[in-house]
Amino acid sequence: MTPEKQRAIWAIYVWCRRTDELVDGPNASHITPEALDRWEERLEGIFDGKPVDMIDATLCDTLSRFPVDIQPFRDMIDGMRMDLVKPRYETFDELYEYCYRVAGTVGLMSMPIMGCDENFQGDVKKVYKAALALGLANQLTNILRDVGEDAQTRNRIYVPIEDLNRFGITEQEVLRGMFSPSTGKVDDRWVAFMKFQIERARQVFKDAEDGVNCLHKDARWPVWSALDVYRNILDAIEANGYNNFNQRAYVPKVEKFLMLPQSYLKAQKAQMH
Ligand SMILES: CC(C)=CCC/C(C)=C/CC/C(C)=C/CC/C(C)=C/COP(=O)(O)OP(=O)(O)O
Repeated sequence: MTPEKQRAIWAIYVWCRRTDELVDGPNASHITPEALDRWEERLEGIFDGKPVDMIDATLCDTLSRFPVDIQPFRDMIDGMRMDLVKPRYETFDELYEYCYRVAGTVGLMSMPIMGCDENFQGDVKKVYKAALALGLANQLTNILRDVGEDAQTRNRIYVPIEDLNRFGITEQEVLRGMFSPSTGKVDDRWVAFMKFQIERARQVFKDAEDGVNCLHKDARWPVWSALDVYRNILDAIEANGYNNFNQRAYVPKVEKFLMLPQSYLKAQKAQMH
């Protein structure tokens, strides 16, 4: 992307990272809803051209150059509020709402920076939907990768409880980790459950794919790369035998680099309708 777009994406990234640090960082244990209210007031200030520090100012600069809307930023803070009070998600719809707020929003924030292809003639809503889907798919992947860590360190279960029940799995089993006493491997019910979840996440990545080549030419390669690399975490979970209780699935750096040419080729295909 052009240096101007790179700086704008960076400013959005840093605002999101700081927002995430409020609930996930070293001081997360004493974060209160009031602190999030103050963070939201500070956000309003940024959109009014009144930054508190230099990093806020980078976002002000971005707002002066691109038509960015405040709503996804507010929605992300709402996602953080949700995370403070909600340790379980009963249905996929509930989880969807959370994933929209903490990750789908990132797609919506980035769209006005990246822009559509100059020859794009369809409905721009379609591209926004795909952008939201990429955030969603990334978040679902993140949740599947971190099941053990979230359960053990934060008493959080993000996967829908109704899905667990359907596969005959209890919350307690997730919190303990599900290993078969005879083989030491992950329980068969968990494998079946994970196959279902991974399939659903892959479906959402497909929804996202539909929009990537509608983006402006200079944004396609970075977005394909991000999509391909993050989706590969799902393959890594499979390769770990679906053990996401005490193993962290990741894509090694060399593998990431080796994927770049393939992502580049996908970005060259014109696919605008
Ligand atoms: C597809 C189209 C049309 C546009 C692209 C729109 C974009 C840029 C979408 C990206 C959305 C995105 C990057 C969401 C973030 C989701 C997410 C799960 C972030 C995880 O952050 P960390 O928790 O730091 O992850 P790691 O732990 O893996 O570092």
